[in-house]
This record gives sequence, structure tokens and C-alpha cells, in this order.
Amino acid sequence: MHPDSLPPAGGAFPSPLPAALPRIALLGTGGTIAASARDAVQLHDYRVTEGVDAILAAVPQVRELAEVHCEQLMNVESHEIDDAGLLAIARRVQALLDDDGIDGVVLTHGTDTLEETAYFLNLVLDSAKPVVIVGAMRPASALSADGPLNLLNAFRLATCAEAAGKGVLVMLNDRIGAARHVTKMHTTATDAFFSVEQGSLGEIAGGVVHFFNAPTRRHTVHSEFSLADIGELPQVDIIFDHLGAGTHLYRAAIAAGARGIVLAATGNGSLSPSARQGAEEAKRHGVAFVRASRVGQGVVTDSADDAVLGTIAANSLNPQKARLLLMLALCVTRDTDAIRECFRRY
Ligand SMILES: NC(=O)CC[C@H](N)C(=O)O
Repeated sequence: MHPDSLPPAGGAFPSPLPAALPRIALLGTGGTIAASARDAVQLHDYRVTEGVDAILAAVPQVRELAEVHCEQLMNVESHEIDDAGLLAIARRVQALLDDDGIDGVVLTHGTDTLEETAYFLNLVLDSAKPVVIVGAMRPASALSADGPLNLLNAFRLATCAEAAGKGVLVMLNDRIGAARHVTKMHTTATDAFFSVEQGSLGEIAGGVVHFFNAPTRRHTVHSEFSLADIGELPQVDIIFDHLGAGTHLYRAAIAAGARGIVLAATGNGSLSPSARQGAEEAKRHGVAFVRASRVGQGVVTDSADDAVLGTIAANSLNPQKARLLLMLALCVTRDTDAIRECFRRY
């Protein structure tokens, strides 16, 4: 060894200053990740009881990855979140992303409507900083609870340079989902989330983030939608079509002030006779009408009837995501062709 590289007599080299940890905001909204049940084998009948501080305290390893700024936005099951709550979440996330002292955001959320919040944020947030939404399928009190590892993985992702600029990401069961594609496909299993068309963006294995894909649809900094343009979200209702459907739900939606209707149509966006009458009624009232599919996979293709009825194909968005895109589109335009273009672009 060269004498210069020897430690000074009687001591080690002065240790380098520890690198500053990324500063991540952890926002709690509730859900199963924040829930507990009466005993460890009670997996499905539980209540939201834990604050986001307690969720974080259960995973001390997070503190090795990030300096955490914790905030409780609400503490509810995600099927209780309304449009005003969604907007409030989005505005707070944006404010934190605008803060130079914050490098990324992790949001805990119930899984039932997680994909809706994820897709909405993906469309409205104006930042390339990582935003990761995380939930759990088993309550915190359960044997083999999945929340703690999901949370650690969410921080691994939010502190990974590669996660920047990829839109809003969803972390459950080791897999990285893109907000545009990921959807809940199982009622109770820990592998409840899938991205059917695109597959996962990547996974966390061996504690390391691995990306395999990137989102192809516009999002975040490339999206034309902005929270600044939104006062409140317009009413858009989803109607589920089926054999033997009636026309009353279309009339009710229009009478209740809907500015848009999304049809969870059969097959490739086919309209039952009642849905067709509903679309005609919507057109008479200037209500936008989107044909999504109840099938769960595939693109709803354009139809010659769209020109007659003024209907809009939802591309591959499921009805609940099509609803969010239609709400945002209606904030900026009433033009059917412009809304059609949104469904091709996002
Ligand atoms: N696994 C879950 O998070 C579902 C629990 C609850 N229904 C929610 O969405 O908040």
C-alpha cells in the first residue's frame, strides 16, 4: 500500500459527509393499508384505524431511504372518496411537488378506487418528480399483511431516479403499474392489480427497482389538463348496459344535471336499444356520451354510428377511467371531436 493511502496515525480517514437523503412526502388517505381487524386471521372485515404516522412507524427501514414529511389528508376507505376529495388530494400533491424541498410523493390509498385517483393525478399533475400510490389488500393487523413491504417498495420506487418522468406509478405486490393501464382485477388476492394491455412497467426484486417498460400515453408535464382550470368537476355518470336494460337511468342522469355519460357497454362498445335511445336523448340535451366496455380488455373501436349519435369511443380506458378523462375534457371543451381526440391521446 502506498504510504499516502494509509490512515493517519492513530485514526481512520475522516468519514465523508453522509449524502443527503431524498425528501419524500408521505400522504395518507386511508384504505386497507391503514386498517385493522379484530384478530390476525380476520382478513376482510376491518376498519380504517391507523394514521399515516403509524403506517410509517411500522416500517423503520423507510427512514434509511428518505427523509419523510408525513401528512394525513383524510382517513377513509377509498370507495368513500368523492370528486371534491379527489380534487383536494390532487391539489395537495401538486403543492408538494411545487415545493423545492420535496423530491417525490408517496400516497397511501384504499385499493377500490386507487386506479381512479392514480389516473386522475396522472392527467393533472404538472411535475416530473416521482409520485407513487400504494395500498394493501390485507389490513395492518393481518397475518402476512402486505402493506409494510408495499410501503417500503413505494419508497424504493419514489427514491429511484428512473421513476421520474414516468407519470403516476402504482406499487402493490412488488409490481410497478402505470396509472393509465393498471386496474384492480381481484376482490381479495394480494396480486389484485394488473395492467392487461401493457404489462407492468417493472418490478422490485432483491430490493432493487427494475423498469422494463415506459408509459406511451401522455401524462403529467405533457398533459393539457391543469388543476388551475378546474373549479369543480362536472357531473359524469356511468351507466352499465346489459341484456334487458331500460332507458330510465339515462333520463335520470340527464335530469340530475349530468354533462357526460359513460356507458359500460357490452362487447366492443355496442349499444342496446335502450342505450341507443339514451345516446339520442343525451345528444338532444348536449350531454357528452362515451362508449367504454364492460369487458375489461381491448380497445373500443370507432363506429359509423358515432357520427350519427355523437358518441365517443373510449379507446381502451375502462369505464371508471373514461369517466375521469371525460370530466377533465369537459372542463376545457364541449366539442365532440376535441373530446374524441382526448380519448386517442390519453
Ligand atoms: N384493499 C383495499 O384497500 C380495499 C379496502 C377499501 N374498500 C378501500 O378501497 O379503501
